Amino acid sequence: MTEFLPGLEGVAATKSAISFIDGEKGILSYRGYPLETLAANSTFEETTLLLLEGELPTDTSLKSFVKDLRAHYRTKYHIREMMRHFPATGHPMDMLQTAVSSLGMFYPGTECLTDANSCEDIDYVRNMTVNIIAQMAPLVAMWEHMRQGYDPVEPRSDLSVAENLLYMFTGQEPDPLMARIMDVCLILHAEHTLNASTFAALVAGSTLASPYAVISAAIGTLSGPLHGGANQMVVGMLKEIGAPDKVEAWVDHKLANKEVIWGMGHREYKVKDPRAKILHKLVEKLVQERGGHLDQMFETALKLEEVCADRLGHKGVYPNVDFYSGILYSEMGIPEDQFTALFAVARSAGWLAHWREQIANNRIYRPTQIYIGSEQREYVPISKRGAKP
Ligand SMILES: CC(=O)SCCNC(=O)CCNC(=O)[C@H](O)C(C)(C)COP(=O)(O)OP(=O)(O)OC[C@H]1O[C@@H](n2cnc3c(N)ncnc32)[C@H](O)[C@@H]1OP(=O)(O)O
Ligand SMILES: O=C([O-])CC(=O)C(=O)O
Repeated sequence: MTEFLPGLEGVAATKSAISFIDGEKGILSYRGYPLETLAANSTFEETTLLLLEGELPTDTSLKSFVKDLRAHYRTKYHIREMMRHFPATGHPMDMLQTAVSSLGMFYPGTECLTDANSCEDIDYVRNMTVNIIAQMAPLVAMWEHMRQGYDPVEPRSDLSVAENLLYMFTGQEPDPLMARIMDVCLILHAEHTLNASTFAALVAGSTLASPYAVISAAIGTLSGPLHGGANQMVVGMLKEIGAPDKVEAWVDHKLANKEVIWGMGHREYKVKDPRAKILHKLVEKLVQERGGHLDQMFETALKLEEVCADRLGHKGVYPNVDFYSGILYSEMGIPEDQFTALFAVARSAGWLAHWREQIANNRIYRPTQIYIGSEQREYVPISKRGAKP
């Protein structure tokens, strides 16, 4: 008898050497390195190479990767022209999915993927990996200007991914503290085992579709509010609650109506997400830097965490990565609907690492189902079906 496990909970759908989670202890590591160590010492570029290649890079290979990424920051003229015609009200995640998918039209070469045994070595895989990771942040930043009717800011090849993202977003020289905070955010969001968007990427990748189709499938999947889209929902929720003294009644009302609290709970973690701990500290650092005055949103969030621990702690529901990332980005002055797009910029590294692992040892994903529909029945012509709908 085929067993059905809703949401595939506990089902191993792949073998992977990229990252590891212990959800009871709140541990996350990339390629064996604790996330806290990478957040304290690494850069997004170094962490990306670690995820892609499996080892911390040498100085020479990191420099060459950084140079390659920077050479690919500039977006194709035709993509920019296409973006000018997008509606200004369009969500940044829809923009990003469309732009990445359209980029694929400029880079043929997927036929080499049919030689599944050699695709880990081929130039196409490496070049497309660099191209996609390099393009993600500029696309997001360009859209911020274009949707307001301005020309985008040109990328700068003397800046890191995080610095260039802030530079293209604001048009100003990036502040070193903000740039480091953004870099840490990119590291924290870069990878997370077989989450929904990574699984979508693997399914698409397993058909030997182009990496642009793979990443576009992943971006669409990340956009949902039960996944990456939750960071935007968190800030809306905190605004709706309004103040710390409103939290208890608000939570009790939501739970009585069986509604979810955004940014809380995780399939893997039964304790506070280790990334939420780091992001929480980053918000505190930013608050301190600005004179120590807690704003209403952060105070409301702290109270919400406390009340949720009381009401939902017995179910293992604690803040996930989206809870404090939304608050941090908000404190950094980033528009709410761009939060999930920033998540996608970082996660492109993990998605592509998993894509490469998949195609190096590929078998198409094709699970089964348990049929619960009608037995075979006779077709009745429309004239004889009666009046019932
Ligand atoms: C980057 C990321 O994707 S992180 C996750 C971002 N998503 C969110 O923040 C949305 C809010 N959270 C959720 O909806 C869920 O916790 C998910 C989708 C993340 C995980 O879902 P699942 O693993 O299927 O957990 P499930 O829904 O079975 O929850 C287990 C129990 O905890 C409760 N629970 C879980 N999360 C929440 C929440 N955020 N608010 C209230 N109750 C919750 C469920 O109601 C359920 O209770 P029950 O056993 O009494 O029925
Ligand atoms: O792992 C998950 O289910 C969701 C995810 O991508 C993350 O938490 O970063």
